Amino acid sequence: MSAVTTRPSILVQNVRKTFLLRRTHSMKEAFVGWIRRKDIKAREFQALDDVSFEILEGESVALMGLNGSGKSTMLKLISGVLEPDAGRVLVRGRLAGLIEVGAGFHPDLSGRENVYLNAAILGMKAPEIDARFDDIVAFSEIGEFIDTEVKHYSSGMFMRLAFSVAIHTELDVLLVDEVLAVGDAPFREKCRIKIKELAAQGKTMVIVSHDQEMVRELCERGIVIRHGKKVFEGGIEDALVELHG
Ligand SMILES: Nc1ncnc2c1ncn2[C@@H]1O[C@H](COP(=O)(O)OP(=O)(O)OP(=O)(O)O)[C@@H](O)[C@H]1O
Repeated sequence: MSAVTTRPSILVQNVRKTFLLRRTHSMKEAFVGWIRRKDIKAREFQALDDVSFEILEGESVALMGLNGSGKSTMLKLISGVLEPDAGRVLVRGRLAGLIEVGAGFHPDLSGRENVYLNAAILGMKAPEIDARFDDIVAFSEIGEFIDTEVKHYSSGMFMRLAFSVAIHTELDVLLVDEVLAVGDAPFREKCRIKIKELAAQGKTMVIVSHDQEMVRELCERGIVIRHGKKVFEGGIEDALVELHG
């Protein structure tokens, strides 16, 4: 285990997140609703319901749950992509998210321009990016395509470059969401090794993955979410039992 301090790195307190589920209506339905003065309201869906937990600096924790349980929503709240409706989320240090990898990439810019743009968004200064540029490109294996507009990249190439930028930034907290499901087997293996390296360096990690072997290898603890509620928090083996129980 690599935790060297007991300072919390991520604090999640009584977090709630509600989404509005909009129904789609035909013109006829909308018209009939209007005639009958019936209000066609969007239904509310509670994606996260009063969730609290703490992750210490240097810990690797798996967020576990079946499809639709709220894992990705939780990661988006930690990363700040989404705001909670109630409760709060606090993160200490610099955070990089391997979630929605490549979301900041611009299709009309080249790979090189996107590296600079995204590394800057992730908080790096130009000289820092210069110093790491070759490593970023080497890890991504993009080679001579680095000066091609990314709209011409295959989805795998796109993902590799975005992943490479994210893991080469100065980070304290890394959020990983199923990213390793994308990409071919050799690249996935390289990413797995890199993530292990970052964990060994004492980075805090929150990992969402349906890959049990990876979760076992990388995480010492698991938090199980069911229908938006935290139902278990504890050792990874017990969490896996809880998940399938
Ligand atoms: N923007 C949104 N608007 C409406 N509903 C949403 C939105 N985002 C997520 N949801 C709903 O919230 C629930 C939780 O979604 P989330 O993506 O967090 O689940 P998950 O546990 O990551 O699932 P999976 O394992 O399938 O990736 C789902 O029912 C989903 O449909």
